[in-house]
Amino acid sequence: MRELTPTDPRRVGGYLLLRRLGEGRSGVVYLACSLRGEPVALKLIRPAYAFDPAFRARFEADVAAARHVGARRLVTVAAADTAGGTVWAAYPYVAGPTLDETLAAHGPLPPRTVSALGALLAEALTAVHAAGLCHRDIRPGHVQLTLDGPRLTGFGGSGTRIGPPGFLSPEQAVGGAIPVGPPSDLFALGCLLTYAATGRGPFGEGSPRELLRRAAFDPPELADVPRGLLEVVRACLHRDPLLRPSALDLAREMAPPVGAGWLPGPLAREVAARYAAPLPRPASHEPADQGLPLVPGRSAPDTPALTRGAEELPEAEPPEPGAPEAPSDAAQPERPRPTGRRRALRLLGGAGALAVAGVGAGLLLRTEPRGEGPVGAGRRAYAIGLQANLSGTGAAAGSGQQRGLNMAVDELNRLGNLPFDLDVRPLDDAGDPELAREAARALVADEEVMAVIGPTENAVLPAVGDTYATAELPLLALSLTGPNDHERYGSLLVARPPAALAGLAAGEVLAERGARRVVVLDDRAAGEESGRVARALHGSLDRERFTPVARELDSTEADLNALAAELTADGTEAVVWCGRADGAGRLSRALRTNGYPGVGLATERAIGPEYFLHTGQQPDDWFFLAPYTDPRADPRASGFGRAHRDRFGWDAEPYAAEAYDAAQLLVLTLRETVESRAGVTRGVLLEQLLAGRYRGVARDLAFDAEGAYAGEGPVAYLYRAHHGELRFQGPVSG
Ligand SMILES: Nc1ncnc2c1ncn2[C@@H]1O[C@H](COP(=O)(O)OP(=O)(O)OP(=O)(O)O)[C@@H](O)[C@H]1O
Repeated sequence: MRELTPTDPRRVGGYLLLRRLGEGRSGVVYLACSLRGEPVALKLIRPAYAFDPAFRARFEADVAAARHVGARRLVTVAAADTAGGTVWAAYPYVAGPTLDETLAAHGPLPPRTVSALGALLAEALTAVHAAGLCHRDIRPGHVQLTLDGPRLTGFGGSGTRIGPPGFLSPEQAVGGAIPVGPPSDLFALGCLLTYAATGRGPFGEGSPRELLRRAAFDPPELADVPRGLLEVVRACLHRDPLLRPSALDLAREMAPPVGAGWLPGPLAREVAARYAAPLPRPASHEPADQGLPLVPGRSAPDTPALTRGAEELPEAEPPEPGAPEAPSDAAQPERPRPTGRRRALRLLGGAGALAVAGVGAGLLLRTEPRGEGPVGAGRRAYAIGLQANLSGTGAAAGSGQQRGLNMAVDELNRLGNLPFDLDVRPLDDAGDPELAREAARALVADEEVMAVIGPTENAVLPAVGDTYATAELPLLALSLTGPNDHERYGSLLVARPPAALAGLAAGEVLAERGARRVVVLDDRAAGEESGRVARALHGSLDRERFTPVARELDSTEADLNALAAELTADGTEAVVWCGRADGAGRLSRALRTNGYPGVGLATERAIGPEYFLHTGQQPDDWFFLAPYTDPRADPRASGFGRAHRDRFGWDAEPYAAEAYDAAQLLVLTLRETVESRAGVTRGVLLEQLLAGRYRGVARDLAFDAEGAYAGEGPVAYLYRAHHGELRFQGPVSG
């Protein structure tokens, strides 16, 4: 395991990168930690491969196929992004050493260990072959040892899979008429068992060309293979693929699976020590560019990464005569609100509101397509844009929104009976105001785009809010936490309850746990937002039920241990943390060390892997309030959760269900508007959205005349950190 280099990204998707685990042909493998605290091995594909359409297609197909295979000792894809500007796949992290490392440190393994290795790897291969697939890259670097048996890695998300010379079957070595199938995996397994038992492969050492020649034409050298293994190894290495045993035969033939005692003593102790070690902390320094490098001049098919130069993006439309000029700088002072919304509202007059109720939830359950007319047969084309941070810090919110949007649009195209063709236009702004401005200009200039979901971060809103407002292009934001943004930007609709309501939710959570003496902590290290949230929370705690105290600190400088001791001594019953995840994790640990018996509560900004890295895997730890639900556990959203899992193979990320609802609202309102009016413009759609109401899979959506959230239902969702992961507790009504 090596430190990250200065040019390594610090985050990919929703994962925080911690260390380099190794490097393959097509990418670098990192140890990373998910938003919920789970460690993963994350393989980030090199740009040269990621932008090669043939590689990308193979990688995508490989990931998709692997999703359907599950076996106890097979490490397969846990999450991936094969469509975005960066291509990656994440796998459950296995802390044990590879077979390569093991032999280098301990020498060949005893026969009973090799026998168990063979049986258990054959068991994993049985599942792969039963799914009609082949591993194709069995080698010592793809086998890791744990106390309860080996784990086979290197499956799903390769794109270049072919084993190293010395582990290739004759049919792979020569290429040609004999198809490469499951028997090739058995041949490679025979080579691997020979290596594990003797320290050298059956074709010895030499140049790749020489090894390929020997595999193709020479008999294997098996003189050192222990007698008990010889027959099995010889059978696996048969020249004729048809005469090799199947994986199932081998699993039955070799030693039965073993428990804790399968590894020799010193090796077992080393493996145990690796598992006992805590995950490494993230490097304290951040690289100059927090996000992934955006590749100049190239963009992925689905999610173009914007380049800093505007030359590759369509020019923005010139403003209509008389319209306010588009902003030229993110840091502009507050502008008077464009008149678009007010005009739209006046125009609406008595036209009546559209009520698009319950359609999304119904669609998820329907299976029969009912779209009419062939796609593209002279129909109008519309698109929903997405402007999101998909590759910088905070990309988890973005990728969840992208997947939710894609699901809704695919489903509506199949089932929504749309009188138009529908597409998505995702743009990655990487959380960078300059790139965000380019994204907004591109989406505004694209005449097919009728509404945009995004942006995902407060920091970029000032750079884009007026651009969208001037174009009257509805901008539906799910994860912004800014104050009254909807009042500032004429086309912004905010689809989440305001922060002040989260204060009410905090009150409910604290009252239920009998806490009266509450300290609300504003962490200066988390910037102005912490102060804003702290003031809102402090102000909204009911004085009859609580005695709230507001305190400020800077978590990067303060002695959190001394603070924890003081809070424990003065009888504080609840701590409400308004800063980020690292400070929350450190304070939680300090409080625990001091024997603090009270409640810890934090906001969504403190949700992140850093929390778990600092506080460790504790039972029943802090509570967190977030604006998104967990479709794994929320009965209302569980249908969406299952559909997401079926489609992508893993659980929905934060904001996926909310983005699904937002897209349904946008498209169904567009459909109603198209069907009821001759000409549909963005401004007309905006007025209909303001007046509409939608019952979603996650929450109800409705807006007041200014675009603020006015839906009914939970004001937040409660989560609790428990043994290193975040567990959904339920909605909070406030
Ligand atoms: N799930 C995992 N848990 C822990 N470590 C892993 C995991 N997967 C891979 N690694 C580590 O990362 C290193 C590099 O991974 P890997 O060998 O799969 O890349 P590669 O197969 O060489 O890539 P490519 O297929 O592009 O050549 C491995 O040697 C192993 O130590």
